[in-house]
Amino acid sequence: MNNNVYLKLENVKKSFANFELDNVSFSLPKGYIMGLIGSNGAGKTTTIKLILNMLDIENGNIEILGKDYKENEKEIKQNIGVVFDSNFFVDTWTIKETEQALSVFYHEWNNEKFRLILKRFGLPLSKKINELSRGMQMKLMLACAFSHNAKLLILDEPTSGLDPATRNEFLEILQEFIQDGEKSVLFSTHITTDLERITDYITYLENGRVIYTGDMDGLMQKYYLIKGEPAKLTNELKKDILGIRSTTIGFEGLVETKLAHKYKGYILDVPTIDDIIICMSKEGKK
Ligand SMILES: Nc1ncnc2c1ncn2[C@@H]1O[C@H](COP(=O)(O)OP(=O)(O)OP(=O)(O)O)[C@@H](O)[C@H]1O
Repeated sequence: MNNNVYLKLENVKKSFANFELDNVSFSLPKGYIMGLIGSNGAGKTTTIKLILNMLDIENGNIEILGKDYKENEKEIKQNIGVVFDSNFFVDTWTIKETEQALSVFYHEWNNEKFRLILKRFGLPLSKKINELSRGMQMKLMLACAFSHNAKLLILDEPTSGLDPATRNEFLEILQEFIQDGEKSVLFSTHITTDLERITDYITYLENGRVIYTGDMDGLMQKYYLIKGEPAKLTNELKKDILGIRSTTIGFEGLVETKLAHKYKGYILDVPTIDDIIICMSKEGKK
């Protein structure tokens, strides 16, 4: 096993009636944060569910902390923290009761850390789960994920429902979490400013396929945003441009950086992540 890779997917495949996750491969090294991005329905949650063995994989391989999840489920569960966009606690329990149950389940549960994060997030121990707002439930799941000495966090849209101040706090805690170089985080998000702030790597899914996996800068350097007036949209550019948006005054879309030399007389800007997602999602729907 490679001790420096905490999560590895190789040619992972899963089909539903109207959707196919096809040959998804990426790996997340120890000590880094990876953002999993893509438009609605791109396959992010399906990928996370496959990683967590919540869905049966059809083809391919998944390794967590260098081991197969299915064969080492008990051990791996102790070492990963999971957050989903809906809570998985018993509704009628208080936070204190939830804490007691989790401290029994997790060998390395750290009560002190848990209480500290609760305080930071403003969560009272006496509140019942069903009395918490969606944002508070999210915070509670995060507090739990941070409190049992997990090596790998897998978070599905963890910042949805959090106000800007709490989101900021959460991003700071994530950065603290990986600071010792011994832990990693995979998190899916639609909030691209979160990615720009804290992620080292990105895996970008569109329509069940990996469009890009690698470091952040590599994604930004892969495309240019090309703009021009309608008359400049030549047949050659029509073939090269991705996710074109046309108006009466002009057009814009992406071209791969390797093709940019052909378009010297055009406006070529560095795209934002949002530009890339908007264009590639449009391209995927063609
Ligand atoms: N159990 C299922 N049965 C059939 N189709 C499913 C099932 N789960 C997911 N899908 C389909 O798989 C596709 C990918 O869904 P998924 O939830 O993975 O996307 P996503 O990228 O997480 O989207 P979002 O950003 O909206 O959360 C969708 O078309 C969805 O309808």
